[in-house]
Amino acid sequence: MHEFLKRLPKVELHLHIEGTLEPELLFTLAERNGVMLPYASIEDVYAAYDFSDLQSFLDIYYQGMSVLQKPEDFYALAMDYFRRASDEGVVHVEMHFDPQAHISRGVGLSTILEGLSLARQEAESELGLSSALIMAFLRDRPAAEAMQVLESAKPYWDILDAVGLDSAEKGNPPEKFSEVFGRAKQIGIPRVAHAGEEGPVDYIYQALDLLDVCRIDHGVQCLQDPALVERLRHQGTVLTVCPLSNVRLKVVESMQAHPLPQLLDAGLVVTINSDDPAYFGGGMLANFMACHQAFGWQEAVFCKLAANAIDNAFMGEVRKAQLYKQLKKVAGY
Ligand SMILES: Nc1ncnc2[nH]cnc12
Ligand SMILES: [Zn+2]
Repeated sequence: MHEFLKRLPKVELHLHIEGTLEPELLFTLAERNGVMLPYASIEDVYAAYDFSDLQSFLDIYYQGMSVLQKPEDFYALAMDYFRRASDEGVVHVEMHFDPQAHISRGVGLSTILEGLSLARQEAESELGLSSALIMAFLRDRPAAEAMQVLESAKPYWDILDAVGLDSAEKGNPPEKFSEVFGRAKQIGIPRVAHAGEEGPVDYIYQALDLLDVCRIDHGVQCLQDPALVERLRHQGTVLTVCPLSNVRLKVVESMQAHPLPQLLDAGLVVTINSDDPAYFGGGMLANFMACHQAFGWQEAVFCKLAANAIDNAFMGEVRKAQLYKQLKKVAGY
């Protein structure tokens, strides 16, 4: 199964590029930029990655970003990830980035996007890996700040495939960002949002009704509300589920206890994603393998999941057709 899952053309719809920062690169960039880290060794870093919930992860995740200062740092971050992803059969990546986490440290949008854009171009030409860009707003920061970031991103609006909403969910409902997402819609930028990761089902309703999102990131809590499940099924709203993330952040007790089989049985459009692979024990292949081991899923299920991701990607029709061709070859139909 490992061989098959590696060959399967995998499309990743839910990835935070800052969450791909592996400890080795963290140390390299810290030294290059003269940043003091609270870790003496790589073992120390992994020991710190013992999370009790989303917030305990976010504290460490934002601290790690302090080493990202110049365009070449963002380039190295993304290029390192694209190489690893390509090696495990990922063909397209839709990456969130968190501008506010950088702007607040004096690192501007132009610095971030110069590095990320160069890496995206190189990934396309050297690895045949396509990508999309999702500018995420930090929901635990004021909505006015998010609006400012959106307006200041005007020179880059045409390279943004979507805006997103992430960071600490509880106590930060989507409705707080109604105006910001309304403005994004007016500009013509598609919208996605994290909802129902740790937070209540009401946040999923709000993301749909008030933010008019086309995808729900995570959304695993929807099963608590049969009417919501029926709505998501009827609308065909995709959920970008991140199983290893959910285990590591204690959203679920174990892979065996993960509700993915119920989500599929309910007829929902599910995709498998890695969220923050450097922090949660692996990328797309590790997440797919963990599902095989926990649920006994066989090839046909994984082909369906891969197809769901292609169908719901911010990707042109020509690229979609290319990836479907690859998928059919691997699936043998
Ligand atoms: N799993 C997650 N949930 C919310 N915000 C995030 N930012 C990075 N990873 C996240
Ligand atoms: Zn996420």
